[in-house]
Amino acid sequence: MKIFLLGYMGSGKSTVGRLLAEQLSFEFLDLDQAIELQENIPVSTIFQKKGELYFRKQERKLLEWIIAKDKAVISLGGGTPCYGDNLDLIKDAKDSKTVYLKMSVQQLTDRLEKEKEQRPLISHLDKKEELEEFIRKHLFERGFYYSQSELIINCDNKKPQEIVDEIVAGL
Ligand SMILES: Nc1ncnc2c1ncn2[C@@H]1O[C@H](COP(=O)(O)OP(=O)(O)OP(=O)(O)O)[C@@H](O)[C@H]1O
Ligand SMILES: O=C(O)C1=C[C@@H](O)[C@@H](O)[C@H](O)C1
Ligand SMILES: [Mg+2]
Repeated sequence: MKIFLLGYMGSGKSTVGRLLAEQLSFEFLDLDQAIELQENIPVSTIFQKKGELYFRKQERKLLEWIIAKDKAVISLGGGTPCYGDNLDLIKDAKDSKTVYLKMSVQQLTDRLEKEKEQRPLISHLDKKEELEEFIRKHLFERGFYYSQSELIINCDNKKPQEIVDEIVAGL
């Protein structure tokens, strides 16, 4: 089995994914991290130096490699399921489960306000109101893709371990 974690930037895919993998004794794979390892520079620098389209192409290539894994928890990038036919590839992967870590605009804004710098799509948004407006619109567009997950976990006000427990119970 392989478990894909979907969700907006900052929703906890990397944090929860690592913990879930540990608990299940599965391999943990983080798509953003895999891209950083391959390129040897942070995601934000890839966006800056090579552009978003280059990033999306590398993301797709590594997704094709990751999809062949078994006994793995895979934390996707926030945008991964929303481009091209990535979501079909994820859903059609053998023995795959998809989990959406859902959070409110409010809580995402509070969380991301403190961690904007390493996230290239929001690092230019100086005011909190601007950030909130961006997230509201972006999440409205992306919710269409995230919501096609088999399991949807409401993550507001929950500790990572509680989220892991809900995923294990739900699968
Ligand atoms: N359940 C939680 N409660 C409180 N803080 C959390 C929780 N889950 C994650 N965090 C914190 O929120 C921040 C974002 O988490 P994380 O990096 O795991 O998100 P992500 O979904 O992987 O984001 P991205 O799509 O940008 O990679 C981190 O500082 C992390 O420690
Ligand atoms: O939501 C997005 O499009 C992104 C989320 C991050 O995980 C990274 O993949 C990158 O910063 C783009
Ligand atoms: Mg992450």
